[in-house]
Amino acid sequence: MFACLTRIPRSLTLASALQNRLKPALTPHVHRIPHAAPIYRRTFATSVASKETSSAPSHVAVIGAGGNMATALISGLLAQQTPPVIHASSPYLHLLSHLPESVKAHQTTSNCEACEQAQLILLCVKPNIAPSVLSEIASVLHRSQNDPVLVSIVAGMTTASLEKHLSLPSQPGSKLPIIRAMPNIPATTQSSCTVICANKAAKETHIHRAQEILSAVGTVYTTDESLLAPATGFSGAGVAFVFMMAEAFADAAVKHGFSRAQALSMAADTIKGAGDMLQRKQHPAILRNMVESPGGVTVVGTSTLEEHAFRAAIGAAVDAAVEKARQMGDS
Ligand SMILES: O=C(O)[C@@H]1CCC=N1
Repeated sequence: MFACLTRIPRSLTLASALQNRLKPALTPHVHRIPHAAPIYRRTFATSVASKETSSAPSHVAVIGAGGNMATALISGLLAQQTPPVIHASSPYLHLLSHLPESVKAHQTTSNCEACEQAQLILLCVKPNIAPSVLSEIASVLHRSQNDPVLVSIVAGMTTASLEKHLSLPSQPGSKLPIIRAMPNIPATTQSSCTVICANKAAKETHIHRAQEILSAVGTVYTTDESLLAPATGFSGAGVAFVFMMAEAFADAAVKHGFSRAQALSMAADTIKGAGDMLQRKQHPAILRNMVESPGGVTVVGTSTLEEHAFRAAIGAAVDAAVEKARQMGDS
């Protein structure tokens, strides 16, 4: 019987039509960042700060443009109403072959050339090559007339380390504005949870510029640098823990007779549905209690998860990932 189950797109169901009609009434808070009217979650506290004036940079350099996260960021920027001019640099230009002509027109193998006109430089390279790239572009950024801000997504690299590699021996005290960011891979679908912090040289205008650019791929949280390693372990890496849960759901569904394709699709729908409800700021325990009928099915499952220390396992995984992120920052 399961073999004939097909996935009905949400848009075709009566329930979804009703749900969409009800949405405005059910969604008192803005959770997504509309591109036309940027609103950022500025801290981990309750505030949702709005930005008065647009500070979107018109020229953005993307260094290491061939990688997954850089590709996601470029796609998000291009999807904006008024995309910036993107100066994409990579030593391997064939990695940029999928990009639209508007980006290809400004692609380069020279990191310095990419930075020349940029008001914001997105550093999307691997940690092992970041020091040499930073030394390479330092003089261009120091002499730039565009008041550039560097936004680094290099995992584990602290603002102090970024400052050190960007410093010029001739101007030892001169510090450039730097934003350190930890996006996560749902940036690919413009639903990243991105956590950022700024160095002392970064002014509000630089922070706004970074928020503006990073909000193209999801929600941006601004915090202290002390929380960047936890963010790396929790949201940067944590999304992989959710993918692992999806695998486990799908394996279990296959065991009970679903095809692999159905099982994976249903796992994705289940996790997305849970995420959508959580986005309405309802507490997860309340949502769980809504599903747990007295003497019913769900409570047997959730109590089995407790017996298998599900929550402790998630906590331990996050702790281990945070510890590793801290070690990477120290190295
Ligand atoms: O696993 C890693 O090292 C990076 C950090 C966060 C996501 N990926």
